[in-house]
Amino acid sequence: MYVVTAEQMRQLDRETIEGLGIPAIALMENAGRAIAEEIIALCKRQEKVEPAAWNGSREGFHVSGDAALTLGTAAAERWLVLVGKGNNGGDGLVAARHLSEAGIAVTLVYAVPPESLTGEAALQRDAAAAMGLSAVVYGRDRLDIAAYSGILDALLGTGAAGAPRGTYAELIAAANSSGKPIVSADIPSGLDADTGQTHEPCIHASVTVCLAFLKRGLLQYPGAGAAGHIVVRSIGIPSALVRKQGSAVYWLTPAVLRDVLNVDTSRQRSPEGHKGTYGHVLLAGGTLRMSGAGLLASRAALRAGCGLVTWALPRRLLPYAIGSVPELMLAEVGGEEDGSWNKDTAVEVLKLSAERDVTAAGPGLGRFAGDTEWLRSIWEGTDCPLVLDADALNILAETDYRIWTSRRHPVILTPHPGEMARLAGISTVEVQRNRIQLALDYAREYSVTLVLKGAHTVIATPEGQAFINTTGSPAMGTGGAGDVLTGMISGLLAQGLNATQAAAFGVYLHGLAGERASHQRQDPSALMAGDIIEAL
Ligand SMILES: NC(=O)C1=CN([C@@H]2O[C@H](COP(=O)(O)OP(=O)(O)OC[C@H]3O[C@@H](n4cnc5c(N)ncnc54)[C@H](O)[C@@H]3O)[C@@H](O)[C@H]2O)[C@@H](O)CC1
Ligand SMILES: [K+]
Repeated sequence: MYVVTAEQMRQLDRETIEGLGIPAIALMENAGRAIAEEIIALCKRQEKVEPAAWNGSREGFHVSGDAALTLGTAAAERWLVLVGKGNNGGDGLVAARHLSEAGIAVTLVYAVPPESLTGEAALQRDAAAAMGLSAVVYGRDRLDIAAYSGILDALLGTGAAGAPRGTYAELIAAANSSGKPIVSADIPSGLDADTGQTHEPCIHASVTVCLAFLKRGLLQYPGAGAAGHIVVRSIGIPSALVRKQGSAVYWLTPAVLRDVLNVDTSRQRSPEGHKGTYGHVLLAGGTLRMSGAGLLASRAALRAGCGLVTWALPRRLLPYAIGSVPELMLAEVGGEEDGSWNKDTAVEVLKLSAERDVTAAGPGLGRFAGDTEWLRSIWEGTDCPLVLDADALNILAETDYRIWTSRRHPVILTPHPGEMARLAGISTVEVQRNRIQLALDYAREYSVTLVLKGAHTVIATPEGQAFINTTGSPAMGTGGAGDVLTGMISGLLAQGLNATQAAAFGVYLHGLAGERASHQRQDPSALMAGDIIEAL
């Protein structure tokens, strides 16, 4: 599913209206109807049981009505529709008409004097007035929010600029403190449609009826938390226009994995396959104190389905690792007496890598004298895809690796927000301010496939595509979960997936496994990274 910015949405509106000749009012009608249908669906869910409606059917003669716009218990519902000055308000006015038609008592609350509405919104204002819908102007007329059962927020949409001002801010605050269910038209008012930052105040919706295409701000926190349940409804803008626009940000779903990324999500294995068919991962990582990171990544690679995994580790570590995972192959690479790595080990890693399909480095690697040279040799000397995580990212952050010899095979970086901050030379708060754009910019500038971890991980490609993953659970914020992801992505690469496929599918499956493990544990706080591997 496509994810767009407010500016892209404006262009799409324009192309539909001017290019295809579909009148703006028709799009607004579709939008308002979709919103009304979702409000009625919400009322039905809250009622739980819908009394069987008499549908006028007799034997041999059937007539069915507009079920999505009818509500058996409409008389019990009273909805406030908060109307802003722009087209978002226009959408709300259309929805109000449909709700009223369904028998729901509706009151319009204009945030600004209704005379100030223009264009299609003004037409809708007049239609609502002609239908006799009751209306008040906020600040001028009396309003008792407590007397209503729900609120439609049609104050601000993609045309909003900055924090809600004046009566908009007052209405948002009043709606939030009312405790009533709020349905937002397109985006919660007060949300930045692109970055997902929430202004003060911002609507906290139960449901957001997003129009036409997902907006970036709805997938990025904290906006993703303010939107409630998101329903994307088509309003007649063809998706071919998005493709033509060259927009390439997707919400990562099984359909996107299959149809956009051509991933075989069934993961069928050939009846004739053997361990050699599924590739061989080399993992370089682990020190005496952080041996677990190497172990978790290696095990996860195996569980992701690759044929063989060799864990390259400092000699001092070897006796402790033997037997810990019998399925693993171990390769000692010298190193220091205290079990840490040193720069000479690069030669051995390169030698091992020549025989493997993928090299992953970083989990539990630690820092050591000459580590930049070490990583540069691996970057320039490995002739297979490279996955870099943890300390390998910290090494990269301290050097301009764009001057390193370019590689024939892709590099995947998997930073968490702190590592991303170091890579990009900004604060973690800045990283989280617009994760999608930052990931897109970084991946393009540094020619890497970037996996920016955290709630709703972003996968960005050097070609300018991005995929936003929403599988996963807060329980996954636990030590080692990142090492598991590194292993999974490496394991998928070894099986022949390309960098984008492996990163996207790896992140998606990692999240699913985390959800499953968290359910199995009952108490999500108890989740450990190893549980994610076992849930694969
Ligand atoms: N044909 C179209 O253009 C369509 C537009 N649609 C709807 O229209 C919305 C976008 O409409 P608009 O571009 O008119 O913009 P909005 O309706 O989002 O709001 C813009 C108006 O709000 C006021 N405003 C902006 N920022 C404010 C702030 N911080 N505090 C107080 N007031 C502020 C300004 O008066 C401005 O005119 C979408 O989100 C969607 O709901 C949909 O109906 C689809 C079709
Ligand atoms: K809104």
